[in-house]
Amino acid sequence: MRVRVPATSANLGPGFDALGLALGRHDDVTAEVTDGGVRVVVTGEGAGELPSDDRHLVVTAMRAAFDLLGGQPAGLALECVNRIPQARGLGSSSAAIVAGVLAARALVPDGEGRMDDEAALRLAAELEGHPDNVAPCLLGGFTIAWTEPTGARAVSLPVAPGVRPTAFVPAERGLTSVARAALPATVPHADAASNAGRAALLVHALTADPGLLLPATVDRLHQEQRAPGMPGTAKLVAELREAGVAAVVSGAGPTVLALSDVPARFGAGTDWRRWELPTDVSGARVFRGRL
Ligand SMILES: Nc1ncnc2c1ncn2[C@@H]1O[C@H](COP(=O)(O)OP(=O)(O)OP(=O)(O)O)[C@@H](O)[C@H]1O
Ligand SMILES: N[C@@H](CCO)C(=O)O
Repeated sequence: MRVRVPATSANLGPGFDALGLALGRHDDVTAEVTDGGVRVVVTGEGAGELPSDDRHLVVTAMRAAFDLLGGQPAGLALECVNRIPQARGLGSSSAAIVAGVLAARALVPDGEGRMDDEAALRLAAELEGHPDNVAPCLLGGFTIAWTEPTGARAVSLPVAPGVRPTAFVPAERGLTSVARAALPATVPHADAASNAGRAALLVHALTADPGLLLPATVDRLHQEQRAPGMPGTAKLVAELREAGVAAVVSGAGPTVLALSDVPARFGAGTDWRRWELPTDVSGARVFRGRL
């Protein structure tokens, strides 16, 4: 069987740990149960760098799902075709986790009966530590995620036609764990209030009125606090916004995401990869067959 999972951009400015968008760039994972051992073949992004054994994140997620689904198989063989760059803020770890959870579920008899989509989201969010990438990865579209005592929940909303995501992906990496450690434990009330208003406005801008995207993407909770760790990202976000483009740090960075049209001069002559990416409306998909 094969799972296709989209890249995602979390936060979208003011929606820290809550809002996310699925993007039209995908990883493919083909998985089979074998008689023994674990074998992972990676091509594309991360080839030659990612582990090829039980330490591989897709395998870790599969193991966690198999535990909930009734037990571990004798062995596993995976082929990962990666197009989502890792540690850039495009949801690579969530894509790996969602692929693993859905692959395990598809390899078990009556997997969907034993783990419904809501349970898959709860498990994926628990493994990732926050729900704002796994939600759009699973559901597609623009998602609002939140966490209840029982675990993560999410809704997906359709994106208005005038929203045109462009990602600017730098060569250097940035780990989410490092970016999270840069945040203060508490925030001023005025900053929290500002983000609450902008996040609410962003739901309206993304689904109904993209003309409001620039004011709707103002953040005061994480982007400035993380800027010293990614100065090139902070500079590009500032320049794009100065030019009237609704630009934000994608996830924990260092990728920059623009949500409105970008003048051609941005990214030209630099080593940033500039990708115009449609919104992914389907979310993760499972195919009964190989690539
Ligand atoms: N496709 C993959 N296969 C195996 N491991 C992966 C894969 N993608 C990511 N990882 C693991 O996750 C790490 C990156 O996770 P991290 O959360 O820091 O970045 P990200 O998910 O790309 O960014 P963000 O969460 O900000 O969108 C990689 O260094 C690697 O260990
Ligand atoms: N909300 C998360 C997204 C990255 O995984 C963060 O900014 O830390």
